[in-house]
Amino acid sequence: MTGTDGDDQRSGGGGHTRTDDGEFRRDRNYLTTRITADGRDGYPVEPGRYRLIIARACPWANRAAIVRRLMGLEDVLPMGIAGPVHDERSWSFHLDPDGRDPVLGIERLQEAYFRREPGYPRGITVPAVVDVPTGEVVTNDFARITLDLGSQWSAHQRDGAPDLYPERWRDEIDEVAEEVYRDVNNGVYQCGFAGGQHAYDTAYRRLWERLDRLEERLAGRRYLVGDTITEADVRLFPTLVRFDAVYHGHFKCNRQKLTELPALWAYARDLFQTPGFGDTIDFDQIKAHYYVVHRDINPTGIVPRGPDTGNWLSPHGREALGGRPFGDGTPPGPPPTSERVPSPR
Ligand SMILES: N[C@@H](CCC(=O)N[C@@H](CS)C(=O)NCC(=O)O)C(=O)O
Repeated sequence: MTGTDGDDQRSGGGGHTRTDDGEFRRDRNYLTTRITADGRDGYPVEPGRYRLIIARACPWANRAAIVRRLMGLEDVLPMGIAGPVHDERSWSFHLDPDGRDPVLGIERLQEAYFRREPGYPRGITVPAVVDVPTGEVVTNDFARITLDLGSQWSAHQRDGAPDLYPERWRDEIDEVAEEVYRDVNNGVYQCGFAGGQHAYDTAYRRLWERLDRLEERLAGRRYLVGDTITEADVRLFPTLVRFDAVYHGHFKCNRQKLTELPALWAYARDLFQTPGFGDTIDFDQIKAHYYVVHRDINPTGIVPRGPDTGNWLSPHGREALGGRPFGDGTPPGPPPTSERVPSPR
């Protein structure tokens, strides 16, 4: 298999593989250069110098888009949005005028990877942060990108930006985030791209054991760790929000729908309705990506019309659990007009 999110055979250059018994193995090798306040890797934090490239479809990129919103970095770190559909060379800017990113002037994200490393052999993945003056990708390390937006960029964050990685909760956040990564974020891909019954059964069992535990954990508390939104919630939400639209059917994660898990469904709605989360979600782009690009598991490329998504805006009742979403901070204002997403329907 090629293609870095386990995508189709056409997505070229991706580093994911399957083991002999059909288990999906994600390539976790990244461009790990960091953009830091002290510029130790040669890339100092600087307003307007970098461009965050995402795709609305991608859950890994979604995390970076959420944290950028929560931190109020929209003007400081502008964002380019690749369209939902790939060709064999992965992401392209097919939604932009002339099919080019208006700042980088490129048609494909691959060009920025090749500027960094000619013939870059691994997946052309989002999220990616590009250095605008050189046009090179600096990093595609999704977990490090969000942590650095929350810490290294502090001089440019909005007033009232929350602390998503509070010192006293770090061990617990790391532990929960690792379990969520293994069993849920990546677990759904392991179900969807399993190459054999046993590999699928194993991934499915692990996914549902973890979701059952998360359901219990969230029945009595508003957020995963502490009483505020943290990095752990930012990790879980993008998978939950895609669950019924994509993972339940397309990836065969179908013991139940998210809407049938009372605590997780209310928790996901609570976050969806929190500024910075739901306003990054475009259900049509999400569905267009998975169902069209993954021809190996959906050969017709037909995109399902459902499910209805208007219910994401229904009352969730989670305020009764207490919690202070932004801690001592405040919610972000609305997104810039150019980044507005359609309302769920
Ligand atoms: N590679 C990162 C996550 C980024 C990722 O896989 N993104 C997918 C989209 S959801 C991608 O860009 N795939 C491009 C491709 O397969 O060509 C990881 O495995 O932790």
